Amino acid sequence: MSETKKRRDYISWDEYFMGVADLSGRRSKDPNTQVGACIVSQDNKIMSMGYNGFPKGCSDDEFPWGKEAETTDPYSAKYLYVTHSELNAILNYRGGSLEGSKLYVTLFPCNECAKAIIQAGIQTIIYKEDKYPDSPSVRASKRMLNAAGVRYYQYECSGRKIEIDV
Ligand SMILES: Nc1nc(=O)n([C@H]2C[C@H](O)[C@@H](COP(=O)(O)O)O2)cc1CO
Ligand SMILES: [Zn+2]
Repeated sequence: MSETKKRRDYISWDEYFMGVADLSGRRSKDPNTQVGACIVSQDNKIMSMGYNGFPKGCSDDEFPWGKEAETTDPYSAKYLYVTHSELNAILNYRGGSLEGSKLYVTLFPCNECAKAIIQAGIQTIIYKEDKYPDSPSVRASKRMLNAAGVRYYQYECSGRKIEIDV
């Protein structure tokens, strides 16, 4: 009699949550950098998601998507207006406390998001890329995260291609 064994090719928790973060980032209208975030409870339940974009009421078609470097006018660049994916994920959560949760994010959090992450009680950050490790923003971010005891580590890319048909 042949015994049916469980499937072995299912995705890991980390692949699942980083996959959700990545997919969420694909909603971003930013022509240069799409960032996605997914907040997960200690018992691996998804609590919230976010991506970088303008606040509610600030039209994606009216506010500027350019980079400051391309213009001398800061009001014509995105940076003064865009909400980062991590902050959006924190603000999108309306269920109560994020104390002890984990944040999956496709890009290392900046100093402003680090403040929100710390104050929200998020305990662990799993990031995919750390593109600007020497920038003041990321250095300040790590200094605060270290001081506050927020653990962070890089997602170990499994190398597996996860395809979805929609
Ligand atoms: N951790 C982050 N989360 C984010 O959501 N962002 C967003 C803000 C901008 O919309 C974009 C960065 O634009 P650029 O300078 O690479 O063209 O990514 C940026 C960072 C980097 O700190
Ligand atoms: Zn940020």
